[in-house]
Amino acid sequence: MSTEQEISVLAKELKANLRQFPNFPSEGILFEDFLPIFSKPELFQKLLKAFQLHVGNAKVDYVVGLESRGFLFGPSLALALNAGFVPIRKPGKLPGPTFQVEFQKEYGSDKFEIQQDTLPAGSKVLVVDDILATGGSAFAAGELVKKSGAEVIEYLFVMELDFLKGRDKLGAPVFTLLSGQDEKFQ
Ligand SMILES: O=P(O)(O)OC[C@H]1O[C@H](OP(=O)(O)OP(=O)(O)O)[C@H](O)[C@@H]1O
Ligand SMILES: Nc1ncnc2[nH]cnc12
Ligand SMILES: [Mg+2]
Repeated sequence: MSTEQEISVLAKELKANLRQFPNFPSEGILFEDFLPIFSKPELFQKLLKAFQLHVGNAKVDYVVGLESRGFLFGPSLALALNAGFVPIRKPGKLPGPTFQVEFQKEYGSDKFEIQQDTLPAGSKVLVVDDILATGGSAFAAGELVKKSGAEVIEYLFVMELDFLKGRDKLGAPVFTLLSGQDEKFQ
């Protein structure tokens, strides 16, 4: 079996364990709930395995995870890749000097922060999160990595809302493990 085939077998099983909630958290959103993956260790292992297979032998110094859902598997993936883990958090949560970026979400704006002394200049970073929607969060994360003097080598997501075209905002390759939503939920 090729690596791609192996990933696709794992992805199929993971996908079968997701749940969807129409009109959550607001009307017109089909919410993808990936929490069931973490309630079963064999599924969590498969999630990590699939990302590990995708990353292969690429040199990764740090996995950068986005609060909140990127924290659910970012540190485990970092450990599996023998890389460090660095969090990007919502504002006012991180002590010491931080870099901050404001970004647009589907409705309104938000801020993300990273501690200034955590990513060494020139280090190779994977940015990970559960869902790529508008791309606002991931774009902001990329800006924070750049401000740190490090480099995003790839963005990894469990799923993508394709119709929002978030990947077009991002300046590095984007990998999504599971097929997502092609069109807006009515
Ligand atoms: O591509 P975007 O339009 O930026 O949206 C994607 C982000 O939205 C959700 O996070 P959210 O901040 O809503 O909640 P969380 O704290 O549960 O992760 C999701 O987990 C992604 O991080
Ligand atoms: N449809 C969706 N499901 C889960 N998380 C999301 N974050 C943004 N859009 C989402
Ligand atoms: Mg999130």
